[in-house]
Amino acid sequence: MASTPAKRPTPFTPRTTRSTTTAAERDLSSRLARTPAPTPAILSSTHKKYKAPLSTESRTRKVPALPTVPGSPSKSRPTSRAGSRMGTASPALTPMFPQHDVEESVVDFQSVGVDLTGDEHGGDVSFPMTEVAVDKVMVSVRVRPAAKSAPTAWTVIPGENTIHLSGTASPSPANKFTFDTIHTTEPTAPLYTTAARPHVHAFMSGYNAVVFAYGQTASGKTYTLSGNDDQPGIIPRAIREIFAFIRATPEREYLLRCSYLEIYNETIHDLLAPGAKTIEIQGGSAGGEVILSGLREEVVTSLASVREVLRRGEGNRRTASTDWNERSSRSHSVFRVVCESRERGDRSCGEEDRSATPTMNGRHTPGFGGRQTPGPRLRGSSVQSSVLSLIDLAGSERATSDKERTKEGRYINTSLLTLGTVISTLAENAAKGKSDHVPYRNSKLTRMLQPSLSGNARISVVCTLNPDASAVSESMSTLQFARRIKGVHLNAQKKEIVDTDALIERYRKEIEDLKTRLAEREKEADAPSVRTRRLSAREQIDESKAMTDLNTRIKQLTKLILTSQSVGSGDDSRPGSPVKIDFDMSPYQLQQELLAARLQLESQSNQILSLEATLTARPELPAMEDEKDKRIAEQARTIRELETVVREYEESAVQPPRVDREDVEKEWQAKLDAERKVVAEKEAWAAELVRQLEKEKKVRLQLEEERRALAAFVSKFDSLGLGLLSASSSPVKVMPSPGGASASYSGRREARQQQVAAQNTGDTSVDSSPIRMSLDLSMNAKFGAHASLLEQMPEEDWTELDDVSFEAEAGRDSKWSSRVGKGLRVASGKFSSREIFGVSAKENLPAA
Ligand SMILES: Nc1ncnc2c1ncn2[C@@H]1O[C@H](COP(=O)(O)OP(=O)(O)OP(=O)(O)O)[C@@H](O)[C@H]1O
Repeated sequence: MASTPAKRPTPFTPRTTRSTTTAAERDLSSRLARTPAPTPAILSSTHKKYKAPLSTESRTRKVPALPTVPGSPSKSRPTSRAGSRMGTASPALTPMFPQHDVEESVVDFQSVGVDLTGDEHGGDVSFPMTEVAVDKVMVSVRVRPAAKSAPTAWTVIPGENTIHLSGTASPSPANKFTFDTIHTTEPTAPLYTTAARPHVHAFMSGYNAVVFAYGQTASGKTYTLSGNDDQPGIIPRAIREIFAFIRATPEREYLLRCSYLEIYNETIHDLLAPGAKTIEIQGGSAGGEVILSGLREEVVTSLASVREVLRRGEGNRRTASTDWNERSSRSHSVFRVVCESRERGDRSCGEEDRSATPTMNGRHTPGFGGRQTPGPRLRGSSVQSSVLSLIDLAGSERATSDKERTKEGRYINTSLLTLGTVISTLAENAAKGKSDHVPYRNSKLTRMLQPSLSGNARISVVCTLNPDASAVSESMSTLQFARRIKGVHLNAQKKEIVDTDALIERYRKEIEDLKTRLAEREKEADAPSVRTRRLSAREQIDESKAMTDLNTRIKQLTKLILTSQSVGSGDDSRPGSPVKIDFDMSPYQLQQELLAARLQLESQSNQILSLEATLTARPELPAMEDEKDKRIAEQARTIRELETVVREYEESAVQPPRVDREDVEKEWQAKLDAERKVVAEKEAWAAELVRQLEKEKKVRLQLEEERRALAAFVSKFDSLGLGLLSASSSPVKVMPSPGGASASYSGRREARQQQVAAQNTGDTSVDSSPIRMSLDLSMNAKFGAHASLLEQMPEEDWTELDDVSFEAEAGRDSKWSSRVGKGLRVASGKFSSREIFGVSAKENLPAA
């Protein structure tokens, strides 16, 4: 495989002259060239190579020699398959650096600023900035060196920045790929210079920037981003660049905050706060910013403090041994730096102030001049805010035999697939001027990158390739991804934020307030009245404590704001307070102790500061005072209302309040009406009952009369010798009296006809009794029964019989009428039932 010769890279020439590094950035590059070399620090005599922060695990694991790099999936699994590396971080007092040379391990701003042996530009900060297209994604390819024995599957043409499959003399355009840069060497410096440095500068100038590594598993992404002892990766180099930038920019002041997170199985974890609840993504749509709620941000003030943050985060990353990589990242990790900066005020004043009033530990506090007036005031310019995201993606991988790894692999592949789809859609939209829906929300990674991918960031992608022939298909798909992402259009804008939203401004303001308070206290203490008065010991202690507290706070806050002077002052390398030292120790041990104590102190102070930062950055509670007033007003109103109610109740203890009375009256009136209605209905029903009873009574009487008449009639018949049952049965021979019975019955018949006629005309005064007299003719109402009934009746009563009406149920015994008729015919020989009773049974039925 062709390898890039170790020479200075030709600066990338943009295809369009329009979209190149901005004038401001070029200007900065030249300013960096003018930056004086920093003054030697406490250990600066040993300017050695930069050592990246490493966790215990990575320190014990020596960087594998290239032949050991798995070129193809190795089937031998290591005995211990690491899960999370949590808990492997060194305790605070455990030396973090190789035992052989402590001084070499101490990296502070001065040492890294001048001795960049491993860098392509040899630590020369004036090295010209590579020009990059600002409206396109910068795409670099890095081919991992092949194992000695294994042939490489790819051919690189360095001058053309082209790569194609080996063995084809003239590859088709589809199989020939051209990018911004192609790297094949082991050192990371050239790659950093071209692929990341311009983006770090853009970030420091106020643009959001993203650098990420993409490629199949074991292709070298972590090597590229984090690196190792010998080859620091993009992240440590970028941090160093940031501090170099601050030192070269005296006209601005900066506040830096770091966070470190990972997306593991589609859940976001805070690597700086392991065990804390998972991070949620908010916002991000419609060009808005993404908010990672709950993510811890730590304020960093020196390289050492950033290293410490990195070390902690690295220690919590999830890595594991896979078939392809002994230490494979099982998550996407994102190291974020937030930079707030603003123009400084009167610099000369600040510098004077600084030189005039050194603090206890030699640090100069800008604007802090003891009893002097506050230091340089800011001109009130706006604050720039930008985010740099350095992302180490997990690598795409084939299925593995391990269940847990397979599950992780599935999540990894799915999110990478979504990233690919998002990139394709964006590229297509840009090429065809379309605005098709981009599925950012399909994965946490794309959702988090939404503002950047949609254009508001300078993006650089390093696509890593495994040169092995067995990995050609994965390499091909990586190159296709790289080609697609080149088509994404960018248009990053600087973000200026309102002063009040900026943490840097809040700190500045607090510093000013504290200084004013301090000055006032000092003035009071100097007042003649106080001086002449003899202060009690208690008062003196309190006063002194208050002053010290104010001073300490001012110093702490001032330390957070970085300027070109504070960054290079070198006081970070000294312990802030005396430590207990055993002088019997060897100088080496003492150095170790000092170093450890210093680190511990720094770590603690960083934690305090970051907690303060988190507290300060916390969104303001909605107008507390207003809220309080509102609540008090509400309570007062409630009390007033209650008082009114109580008063009214007391006043109307006898008579209920008018409103209530009306209500009660209304309610009871309604009840009364309802009751009245019910009573009226019942009365009507009772009246009807009475009426019915009356009728019944009347009918009964009539019936009785009829019965008697009938009995009299029959008796007369009997007395005439025309006995109903048998003439022989009658003991007396009765002779018929002329006109007697017939006259009586014709009269009754007449009366009955009148009654029927009256019923037909609706005259209710005439009987229309609903009372029915049922005769069970089928059972015991045989004709003989009548005979015996009549026989039982005294003959003298018969004359009183008037009329009797019968109702018989024909259905019960259809023969009853014929029987009655027959019986009567038998008895009378000449009377029909109708003639006897005056009316037929049916006619006697009441009107329905
Ligand atoms: N350019 C390079 N030069 C020398 N060694 C390299 C290079 N790239 C990768 N390596 C080595 O290859 C091995 C695998 O690399 P690395 O862990 O960075 O892969 P990765 O892409 O991050 O894998 P994963 O996605 O599984 O995390 C490491 O031992 C690393 O040191």
